[in-house]
Amino acid sequence: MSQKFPLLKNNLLLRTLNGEDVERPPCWIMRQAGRYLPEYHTVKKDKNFFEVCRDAELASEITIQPIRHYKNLIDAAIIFSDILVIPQAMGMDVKMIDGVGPSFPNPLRTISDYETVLNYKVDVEKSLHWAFKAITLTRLKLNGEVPLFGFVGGPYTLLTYMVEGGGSRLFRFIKQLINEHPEWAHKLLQKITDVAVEFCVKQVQAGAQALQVFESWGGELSSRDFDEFSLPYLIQINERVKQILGKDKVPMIVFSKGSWYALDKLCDSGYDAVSLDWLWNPKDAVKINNGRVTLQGNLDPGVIYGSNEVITEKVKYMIQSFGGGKSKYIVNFGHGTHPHMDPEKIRFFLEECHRIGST
Ligand SMILES: Cc1c2[nH]c(c1CCC(=O)O)Cc1[nH]c(c(CCC(=O)O)c1C)Cc1[nH]c(c(CCC(=O)O)c1C)Cc1[nH]c(c(C)c1CCC(=O)O)C2
Repeated sequence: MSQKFPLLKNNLLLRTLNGEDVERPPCWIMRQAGRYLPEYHTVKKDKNFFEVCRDAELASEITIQPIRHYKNLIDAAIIFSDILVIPQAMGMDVKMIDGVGPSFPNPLRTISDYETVLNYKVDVEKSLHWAFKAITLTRLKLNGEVPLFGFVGGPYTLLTYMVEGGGSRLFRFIKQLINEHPEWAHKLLQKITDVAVEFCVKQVQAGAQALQVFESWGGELSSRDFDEFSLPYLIQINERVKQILGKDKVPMIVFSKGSWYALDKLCDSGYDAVSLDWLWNPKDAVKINNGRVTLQGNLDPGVIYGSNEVITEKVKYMIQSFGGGKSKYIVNFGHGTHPHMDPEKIRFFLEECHRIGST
């Protein structure tokens, strides 16, 4: 699809991802659209979460809400959707239950379940057409204010949801799968990767200007199992998406939560940026990275519950420890916002990032 979009007025994020020196670090927040914003509830009302994602008008409105709410403080939008739309496109039923989270009525538990998914003929264009429509509409409505992120879940994280049937504490079923039937795990991970690659490419063709891959359960793997069941697929996504897009390729960020042991490898994985959770002291991450990629992160979102003085002190430490924020650094949280957060505290956090990051 070749579509003329409004000229991008704020390209701070893209310049930073390109490794250029900048005037201050770009700022955005994982889960910046959502339940902590009163206007989110006004739009969502009692509608089902996935119903909202599939409605391009509603999804674009919710995507733009934080950009409007924090005018000139946020440097990127991220399309309102979910990582679990890939399992849906692979023929699985996924429900979002209020107060509980995602739930799969029929998780993958037997060889016959694996075969069903592997034989399922995925039509990304058809099953996710609403996502492309929402991206195109959002890009138009953003009017070049800030760039728009598309995203996908990491294959290991998606497979975890598909076999566990929802969130988990013990990860019993995925651990059983990778240890008892590693060959089936690899076949499923490869199929998810193929769908993720196509979904990423089509998001960019629909208007996404950057991509983030969320490997939210990466830290549940041992270092050795991460190398076998997560990293190769993350690398494939980055390589194949860029290869297919050629000269139209966009920058890509990888976020593998909890995978501290993998930072060195992630810096060599071909991604333009690596997003860090709050377990990292930025100084150690900067040392390991040694200038290879742009780093993103990593404030503990819990800091938002602190006083303004505490927020200021921790923002200052973060930005200074990442090297001052004038190159190869993007401000973010170490994970998403919480529904209980005070939007005014988040405003204060963003203002402080601008102030401290500009000096
Ligand atoms: C693991 C994961 C999911 N979804 C996502 C991840 C990866 C990031 C992470 O590790 O958090 C990614 C995601 N989910 C959502 C976005 C939208 C864009 C944004 O960051 O603003 C993004 C990027 C919206 C959402 N996705 C979800 C909500 C809450 C829906 C609601 O009830 O209104 C939102 C705004 C639902 C969701 N979706 C998922 C869970 C576990 C939940 C329940 C969480 C909860 O109840 O707090 C799966």
